[in-house]
Amino acid sequence: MERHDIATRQDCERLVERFYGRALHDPFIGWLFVDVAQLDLEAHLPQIASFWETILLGAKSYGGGAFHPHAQLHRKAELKAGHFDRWLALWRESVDELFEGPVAEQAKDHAHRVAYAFHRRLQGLPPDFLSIRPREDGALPVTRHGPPSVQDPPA
Ligand code: HEM
Repeated sequence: MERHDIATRQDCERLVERFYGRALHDPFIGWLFVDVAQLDLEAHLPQIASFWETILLGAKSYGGGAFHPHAQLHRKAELKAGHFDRWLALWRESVDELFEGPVAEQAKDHAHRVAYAFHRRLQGLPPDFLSIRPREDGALPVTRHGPPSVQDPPA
């Protein structure tokens, strides 16, 4: 079948479906979606399609905040560079299988930028991030920042 460029929301939906068709069964990252995140695909697909429709086609269907669920996931199972590499490989394959053109190229470039930014941001989280849990009384554990006060004993 001849490939055309990504031009409609339906194209974004097809792309995302194709990607998840690969990702969920992938031996390297499938478990992150299925076992760790226990992804509700029906709820998730329209969100992801909206993300791409907004990025690639200038729609305003996605409200933002894409990083947050990845930080949640990272808390349960560390997202490493290799996981992002694999994600990107599957994404590139899915794009190339279905589409061809400048917007398809943009879809691959943008995914690289986002993957890099997510990964860097996850690395930048405090080192004890993985072990932070809400306290039993519901309050979050806090760390004091800033210079020591005059009452502090010398370190
Ligand atoms: C190792 C790599 C990645 C894994 C394992 C992963 C997995 C996930 C999971 C489990 C969710 C949460 C679904 C939910 O709870 O509803 C999610 C959401 C999402 N992901 Fe990823 N992801 C990865 C990389 C990326 C990259 C590189 C992009 C963008 C290029 C991306 C875009 C999104 C978007 C837009 C959402 C929806 C956020 C929302 O609900 O508003 N992900 N991802």
